[in-house]
Amino acid sequence: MDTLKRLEQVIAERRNASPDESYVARLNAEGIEKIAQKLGEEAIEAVIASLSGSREEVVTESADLLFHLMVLLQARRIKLDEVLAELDRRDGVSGLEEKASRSE
Ligand SMILES: N=c1c2ncn([C@@H]3O[C@H](COP(=O)(O)OP(=O)(O)OP(=O)(O)O)[C@@H](O)[C@H]3O)c2ncn1[C@@H]1O[C@H](COP(=O)(O)O)[C@@H](O)[C@H]1O
Repeated sequence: MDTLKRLEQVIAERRNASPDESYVARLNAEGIEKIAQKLGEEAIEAVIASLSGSREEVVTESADLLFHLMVLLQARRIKLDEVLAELDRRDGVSGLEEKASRSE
């Protein structure tokens, strides 16, 4: 988790850099629609890799996906801690039970 925390910090530092020098700054300059589009593309690439790619491809596409999710969260001013807290809140609640409670 230290890695994601470090990445959150780096993304925060880079978002106002020059778009000519920083991919994070370029994405932010292009706006939330572009960031969301990239996240969607990376998700599809991760899915394709999981179905037909090598183990290494699944790892690299997963890293791209996590990175772009972190850029999106930052653009929406959502802290990683907030997402982690939501996961912690779900700890011990079976996904199947939660789904069943929604359909009651
Ligand atoms: N972890 C990453 C990271 N992972 C992936 N990428 C970039 O994400 C992009 C992924 O785009 P694609 O694979 O779709 O390839 P593409 O064809 O270049 O993209 P498009 O032209 O279609 O937009 C590539 O340019 C990758 O280099 C990343 N860019 C930056 N980081 C981190 O962010 C930090 C700051 O980066 P800069 O803002 O560029 O300084 C870096 O030090 C890293 O720690």
